Amino acid sequence: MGAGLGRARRRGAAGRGGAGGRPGQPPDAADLALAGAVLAALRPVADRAMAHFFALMFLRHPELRAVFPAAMDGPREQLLRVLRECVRHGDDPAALRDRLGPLARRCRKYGVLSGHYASAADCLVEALARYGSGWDERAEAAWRRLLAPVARLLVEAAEEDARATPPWWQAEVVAHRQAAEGVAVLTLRPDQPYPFRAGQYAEVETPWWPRVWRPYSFGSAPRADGLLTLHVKAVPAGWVSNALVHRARAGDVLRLGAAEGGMTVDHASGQDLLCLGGGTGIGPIGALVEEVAEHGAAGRRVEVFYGARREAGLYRLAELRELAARHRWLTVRPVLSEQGPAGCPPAGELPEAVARQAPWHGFAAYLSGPAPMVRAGAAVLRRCGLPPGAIRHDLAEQQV
Ligand SMILES: NC(=O)C1=CN([C@@H]2O[C@H](COP(=O)(O)OP(=O)(O)OC[C@H]3O[C@@H](n4cnc5c(N)ncnc54)[C@H](O)[C@@H]3O)[C@@H](O)[C@H]2O)C=CC1
Repeated sequence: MGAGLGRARRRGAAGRGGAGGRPGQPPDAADLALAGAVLAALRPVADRAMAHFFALMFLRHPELRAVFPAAMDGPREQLLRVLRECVRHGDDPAALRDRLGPLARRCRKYGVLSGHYASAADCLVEALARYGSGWDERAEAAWRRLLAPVARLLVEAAEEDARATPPWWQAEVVAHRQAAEGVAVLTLRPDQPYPFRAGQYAEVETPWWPRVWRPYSFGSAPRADGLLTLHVKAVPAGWVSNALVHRARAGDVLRLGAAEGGMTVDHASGQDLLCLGGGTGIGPIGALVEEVAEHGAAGRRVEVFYGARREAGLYRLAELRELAARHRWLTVRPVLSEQGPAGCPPAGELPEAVARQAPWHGFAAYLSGPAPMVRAGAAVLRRCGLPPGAIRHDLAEQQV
């Protein structure tokens, strides 16, 4: 038994007279400590435990196998992330609901029905029992108390979502442009009204990789003609991104999940905005700028730092400069990290360039781009004194 599991169990024993709470009770701090210790001890075999969970689910619900992708590494990683979130927020129903809503929405795309969630809780307990070291009835009781409200919240979120939106939209590619080396901008026409905000993203499925969904940010704000754009970089071993960049053509039909993410602008506040867009991460930043232009800047300043390795990578610079020429509230600063303009040295990584222009007090920051850039950028801005609530990006908490 791991030391953490032992400590957590002693805390559970002290808190509950050694008996643990009754089934049906919400999880308490001792349950969450014990559940967290089980997950921590599971780390070396976590992937096998998640694979065992899906094997049990597919055995009991064979209809689900056909709707999940052939390669299950993505769903296994997602499930583990969700379990960590459930442990972290298990005693806060509102926080849990916020985190489980998007999961319920994603599961609808896979054809998961309300009845599957209770069964999933049983399969998870069985998978944890098989792979969790030092698993005993107290650990099982803690996990069951944690999973019961989780399953209930997932059912509620899925049913609420089903009343409001379809599980996915069909979207026709109406234009496909190679914007830079390995980067394409796709313009899509959804088959029915598609609600979203600038700064959000959606999962996308291509006809070439059925049931493999990958998230992409919108590269444009909502438009009157209903069209939207995606900026996609073909990444090594990225099945979906390579298909979207090198294979997709006008006339192809993709599937779009519902819009997700909270990297949106509060147009009522008028707070100044500091935006960092690295590579294709300029997609949602450009969308935010478009949305501010549409709503009116309301006296705010918008400062955009646009980073790329070389000049050819700044494929959206001309468009952003054109907007800046029309709107005095907008400043756009290109930052090259490997090759400066003729005769100039490179300016360094994007976060360093932002730090050089500090102070940024009072700004709301939006970061989009490669994960190391987002992490480094968020750290720089915290050092510049921005409170965590003023720094927005899409990286999951545990990736920061
Ligand atoms: N919502 C989001 O956060 C979005 C993220 N992306 C992601 O953005 C990435 C774009 O990739 P590329 O175009 O190849 O970007 P890239 O590798 O060419 O880098 C772009 C910029 O990021 C900075 N950067 C890169 N690595 C850094 C590090 N370790 N520390 C500090 N700064 C760093 C560079 O200075 C450069 O200015 C993709 O991984 C894509 O998935 C794309 C769209 C939206």
